[in-house]
Amino acid sequence: MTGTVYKSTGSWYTVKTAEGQVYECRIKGKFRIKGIKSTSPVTVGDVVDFESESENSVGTGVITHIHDRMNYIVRRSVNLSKQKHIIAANIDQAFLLVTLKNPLTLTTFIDRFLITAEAYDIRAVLVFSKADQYDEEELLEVKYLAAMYRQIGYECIGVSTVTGKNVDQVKELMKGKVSMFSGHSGVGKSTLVNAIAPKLNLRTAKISEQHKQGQHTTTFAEMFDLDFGAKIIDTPGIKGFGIIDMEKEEIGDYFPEFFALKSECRFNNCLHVDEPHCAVKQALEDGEILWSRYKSYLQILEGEEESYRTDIYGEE
Ligand SMILES: Nc1nc2c(ncn2[C@@H]2O[C@H](COP(=O)(O)OP(=O)(O)OP(=O)(O)O)[C@@H](O)[C@H]2O)c(=O)[nH]1
Ligand SMILES: [Zn+2]
Repeated sequence: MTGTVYKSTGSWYTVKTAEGQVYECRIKGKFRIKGIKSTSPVTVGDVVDFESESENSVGTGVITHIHDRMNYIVRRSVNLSKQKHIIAANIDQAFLLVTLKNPLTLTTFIDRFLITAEAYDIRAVLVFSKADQYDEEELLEVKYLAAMYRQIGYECIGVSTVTGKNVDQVKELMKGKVSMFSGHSGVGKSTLVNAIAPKLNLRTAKISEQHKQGQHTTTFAEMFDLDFGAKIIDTPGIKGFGIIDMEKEEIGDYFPEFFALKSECRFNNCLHVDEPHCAVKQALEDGEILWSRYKSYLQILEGEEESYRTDIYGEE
């Protein structure tokens, strides 16, 4: 039988078949996933083959095979050892909620999120949240930012749960897909998800309270079916993606507007910093690449430990 993993406790996995039957499954034997040392080989979002063990009302089973993943996101284990924890797999898109006040989301945070999404191969959508809270001048700033990211190729939507603006558009984008929601604490993730799926009560907020009190418990992602044909992955305590290990040379490849120019740089391993005949720096001078993007790029290139840790745990 084949199904999708909706929930994991680390030893038991809730697997749902296409027909909607639910099985509690275990893993037998050893699974090895190429190139990753993980605390658990099976994760939420995985498509698995399993053998049913019982025919009673609560079906149990044994997972025998994990299908190839389209993508997956990881998090370093809490003790910062080399071991990684695969949080979720097969994610179609990630919505990043952004606000320019209450709280302020910096463009460097947006850019870090976007390059990680590129590296993970997950489509990112920018949601300019709380659109009702801005005065005219601030609104111009929001629109400028949206236009800038739209030009790079990212979908941008202005949303308000107070006026209801574009909530349906987010819903429309979610249909038939697996989505997750990220963003700083207080940007309105829970409120938006509640507006989209009132019956769902995500755990995000509760878990971050636990974090603050220092009672760190291992938390697992969970997938939910929404009644309009969408799936949502709840990743408690994770506000961003974290930064995955990248070689210096590949960081520029995850800035789509830099990548588009790369072949015009004299050196094919150009870091776009001090090299002569760099097409990216030329575009920057010509105003075709934005300084804020280039600044984010330099910061990531220099790999600041501080922001790196902030991203992993998502705490401000
Ligand atoms: N003006 C305005 N306020 C909003 C909107 N959406 C949410 N808020 C308010 O923003 C605050 C934070 O919203 P939450 O949904 O709890 O934010 P969150 O991103 O889930 O925060 P964490 O759970 O801490 O990660 C609440 O007081 C909401 O009422 C909106 O569209 N407009
Ligand atoms: Zn270059």
